[in-house]
Amino acid sequence: MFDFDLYIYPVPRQPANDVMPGKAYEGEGVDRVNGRGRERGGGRKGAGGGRKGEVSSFAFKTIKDRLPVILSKIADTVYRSKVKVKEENGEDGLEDLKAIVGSISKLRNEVQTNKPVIPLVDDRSDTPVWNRYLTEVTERDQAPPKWFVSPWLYVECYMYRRIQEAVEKCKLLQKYDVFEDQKKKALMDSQDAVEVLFTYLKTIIHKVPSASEDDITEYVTEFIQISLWGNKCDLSISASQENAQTESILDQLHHLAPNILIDNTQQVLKRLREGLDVNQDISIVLDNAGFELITDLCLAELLLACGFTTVIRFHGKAMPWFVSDVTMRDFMWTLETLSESGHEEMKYFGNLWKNRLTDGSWIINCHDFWTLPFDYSLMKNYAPDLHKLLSSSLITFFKGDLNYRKLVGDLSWNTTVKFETSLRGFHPNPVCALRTCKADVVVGLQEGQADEVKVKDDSWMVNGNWAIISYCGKVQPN
Ligand SMILES: O=P(O)(O)OC[C@@]1(O)O[C@H](CO)[C@@H](O)[C@@H]1O
Ligand SMILES: [Mn+2]
Repeated sequence: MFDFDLYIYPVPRQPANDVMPGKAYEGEGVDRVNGRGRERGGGRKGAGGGRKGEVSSFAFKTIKDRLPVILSKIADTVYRSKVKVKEENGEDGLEDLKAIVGSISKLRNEVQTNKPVIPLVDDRSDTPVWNRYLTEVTERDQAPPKWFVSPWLYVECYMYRRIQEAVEKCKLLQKYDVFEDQKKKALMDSQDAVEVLFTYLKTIIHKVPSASEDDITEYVTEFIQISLWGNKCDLSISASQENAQTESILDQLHHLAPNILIDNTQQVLKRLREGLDVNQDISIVLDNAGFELITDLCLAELLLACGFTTVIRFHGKAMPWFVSDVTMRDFMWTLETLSESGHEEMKYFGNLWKNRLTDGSWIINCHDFWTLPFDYSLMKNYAPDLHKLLSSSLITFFKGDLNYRKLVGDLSWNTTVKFETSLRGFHPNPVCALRTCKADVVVGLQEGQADEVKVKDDSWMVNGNWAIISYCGKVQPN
């Protein structure tokens, strides 16, 4: 089966998504890129199976191009907020702001010159975990990790944690969210699409009590797809460029349907129907704020209306993460903004959902584990409490690309490996990944499917235009 000893560390010894050796980073030999050191679950073949150069070049591009752009944008945004910060926090606030800009510029330089990863120096409760891990890998590899030679998942997560470090070190601005304005704008720019969606949701919710089983299947299928495609709207893939939903998602569903490469909706529905006889919550591990969050809230509302559960447990991030990921503050701000809207349906759902938080039919948790660099096969070790929570959920939906990478360990799987295999023992209870493809790893495809889709769209693995609904019903005793 698997070499479990490879998973003592969150990243395998031979990194699966390694970026590239230092030499290639200098600009030479991109064809030497071969980060998929260890093939998992079969040989390398097929368009998606880790073709030389292709796989790592996306990681390489991310580190080389997207991350520095994201960092520059932060420095720019922070700098532009100086008047407001001075008004609200005086000279000390301004000093904090300057310190953040300085830290971000330093970090950008470290990334671009492939410097070693350094320990964190702030007082956040997760700092010892990050630093212990850094010590372990440094001892193991007899050298510290570096931006262009170490596993992509780790260094990318580390970058967001370093951004947080810059904020944590402030005297006054410790709650500052460098991505806040972008996230707020993403929702504001999607308002037309939100209004259309809410109007539709309200109609469906009214129909549910008298709906047949087939009708319910149709509604749930539709809202799963809405939540799925909501994942196209993230601000990290676009390197912080605006990426709002400006058209009605309902009009797009039909034409997007053929781009769902794996569709396990029937199995998901079967599991959801088991919820009619038991009383278990449903977990949704959120991804991005803005339009995607709206689609997730709509799915949650429908699941409640159908009676599959009486409690939806949302999981958000405990700090700003991958530009647009939902924090507690984003979640609350979204509900507040909806409830204050002049649009009837937005107001209606905003108020309804604020009440849901009060009456306990919605719960939001922001566990620190989600912002550690560890893949989910390690959840039981690093966050047994969270694992236990998911074990009590009827099903857990994992939204988005980063969650998917963490589910499958960001390893170099052959595209035809079973989803269950790629989870490597992570079976708190049934899980379902709703993900548009934005990184070069995918499992669960049919033989030859990757080649077929590559003919249609050369960048199918990373452009967010293709998607999967992958379910695993396996459960392991705690
Ligand atoms: O998790 P999300 O929001 O769907 O996507 C996050 C993302 O844009 O960030 C990573 C690269 O920076 C990619 O793996 C992925 O496309
Ligand atoms: Mn995200």
